[in-house]
Amino acid sequence: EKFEITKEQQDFMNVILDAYNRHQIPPDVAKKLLQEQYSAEENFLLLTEMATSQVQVLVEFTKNIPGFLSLDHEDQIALLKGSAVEATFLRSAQAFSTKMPSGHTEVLEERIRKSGISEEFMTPMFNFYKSIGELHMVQEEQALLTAITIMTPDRPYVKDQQAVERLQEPMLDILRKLCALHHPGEPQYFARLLGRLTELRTLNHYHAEMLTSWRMNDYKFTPLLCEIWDVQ
Ligand SMILES: CC(C)c1onc(-c2c(Cl)cccc2Cl)c1COc1ccc(-c2ccc3[nH]c(C(=O)O)cc3c2)cc1
Repeated sequence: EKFEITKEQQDFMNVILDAYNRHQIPPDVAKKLLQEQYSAEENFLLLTEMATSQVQVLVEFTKNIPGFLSLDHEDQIALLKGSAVEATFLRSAQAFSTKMPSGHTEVLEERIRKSGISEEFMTPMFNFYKSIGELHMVQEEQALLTAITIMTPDRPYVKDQQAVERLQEPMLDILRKLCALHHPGEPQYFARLLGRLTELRTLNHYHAEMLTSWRMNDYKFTPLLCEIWDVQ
């Protein structure tokens, strides 16, 4: 059956979902969003802490994607570096639209709007957050979409793209079936999800510009962010 999820696909899905739920930004870090001051510097520091924590979460989640640790080690790094910003947009978008206690959503938006990011990047960023929110993804879809984003074969410097394709394709097949299962009235839902992945790629470009403008204003990042984003 085209849409029936097999036993092994269900087992695979449980591994991804379990990893996704186990690796989250620690509540004490997320809680800081509510506590600290509101200056641009304080907001930037807080968001830097969130991004650093998010990258650590991303690395742990990625290590749990079946097959990832069997890839060439340099390709593992290339996939993490190539997907870090997109995976963080997805994760922070999902936090905006679903999980966060309502107070956090406004606070996170407020801090992002006042952290030295220029106006021109706000529109595409918050349009993306809105478009993810409107999809009302279930947890399995969120976890799988994040894993699919990480396992994108055509990232810069990936040597064995076929090996990555072989890991991404089965996840796309499960996602297609999940969309039919959870959104029966919307035959185009799977296509809409894939459209978000295309929108994510454009955000990489805006993010690179954001980094440049922060650096020009002498904002500092953590060593982990410098390494994964190739800055300084
Ligand atoms: C270095 C900092 C300033 C930075 O640079 N770019 C971005 C940046 C930006 Cl704004 C936008 C998108 C991507 C990046 Cl990568 C950021 C800030 O990045 C993050 C902002 C928020 C979150 C995040 C993720 C999950 C969450 N859950 C909860 C919760 O309360 O449950 C709060 C929360 C926050 C993670 C990274």
